[in-house]
Amino acid sequence: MSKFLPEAGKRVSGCGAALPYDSFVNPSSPSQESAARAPGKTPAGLIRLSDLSDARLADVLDLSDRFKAGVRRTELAGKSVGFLFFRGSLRTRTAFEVAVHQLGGQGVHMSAGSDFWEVEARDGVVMDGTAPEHVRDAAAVMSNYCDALAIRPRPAGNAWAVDRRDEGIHAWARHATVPIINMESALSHPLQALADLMTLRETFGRDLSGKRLAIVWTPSPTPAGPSVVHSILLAALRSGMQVSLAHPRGYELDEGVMSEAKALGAQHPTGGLEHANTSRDAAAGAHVVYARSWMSLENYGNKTRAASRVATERRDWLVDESLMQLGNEARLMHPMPIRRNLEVTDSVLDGPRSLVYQQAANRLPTQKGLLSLLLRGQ
Ligand SMILES: CC(=O)N[C@@H](CCCN)C(=O)O
Ligand SMILES: NC(=O)OP(=O)(O)O
Repeated sequence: MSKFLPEAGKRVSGCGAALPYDSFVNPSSPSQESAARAPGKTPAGLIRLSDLSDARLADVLDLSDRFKAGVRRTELAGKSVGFLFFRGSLRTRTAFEVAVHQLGGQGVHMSAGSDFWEVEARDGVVMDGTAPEHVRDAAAVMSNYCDALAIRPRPAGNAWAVDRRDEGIHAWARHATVPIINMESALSHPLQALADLMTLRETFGRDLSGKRLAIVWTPSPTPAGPSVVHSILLAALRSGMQVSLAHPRGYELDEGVMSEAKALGAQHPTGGLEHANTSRDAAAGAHVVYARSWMSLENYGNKTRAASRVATERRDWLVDESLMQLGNEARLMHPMPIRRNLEVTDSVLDGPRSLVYQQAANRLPTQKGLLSLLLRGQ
């Protein structure tokens, strides 16, 4: 049952039930008008992992396990999911496309630049810039075609203080009347965290408390944003893991995320967060080494300075066999894409302790699990 048009029955939709006759003859009936525009009415989507309660998170992961074990469901039959990519993707996009197909639904994939108009996200501005369409209008229109919208925004890349607010995706969530799924914003990558949690549970069992996770910075001339690291950090601490974080000076994570991390660490007697000066210190005794490049938020928006720093720091931060041996039969995780022999050596990446392909594979069942849960019964 739609949560948006309680009286009118269903949204106008290319893929939902027919609109009742009364609404058809009187399209501006108050219930429909307010339902289409009312702020705060957007049904639960996923912008950050913390949008899922512990119970719902466990439901998604349990459902994901069942999908991976071969359970077939067609909960998306007759439903469509819109995917809006403002930047590229290999795993997220492919996993979602296959997920929707396997659930019996239709995915509509759109890439900014080639498939749709540039959108303005700021409210109340005179739209005399390059964007011919406002997110308010695009979201309203797309909500009438699709049962959920998944978005991968492109952070502007000028100032972290601005990009960290994730205004683009929040604007879509504000103006859409269907669930919004974050396919990686500046601040977080909840879909990656779901696959990472599934992988950790497969490796260590459902109870992750007390397991030691080392998150180690790795060099890259095209470093990623900190989204993945923020999400795995919070997800691991929420699961009661002991996290050790190592990065060069100047690569501190977002302050707001770090305060959340500290608070989560303090809540769990089995877990907590500590800082290490080197990846070797972090890896000592670790059950998992989670490697990831991320850009310096100090140098955010300054690519030249960022690149020259990486050149000086690369030798000390390569994940190799000798680092892995410091761990407790440590497994390797990395969200990919990964730069071989710059971030992690071939022998570690292709060795028996690497979980990276399993992580990537788990994007499919977890994204199926999430879609099923979000769209079930709507
Ligand atoms: C190095 C690289 O391609 N970084 C990507 C990673 C995206 C992963 N979802 C980026 O953040 O731009
Ligand atoms: N890890 C991840 O999100 O990969 P893509 O950027 O290829 O989707």
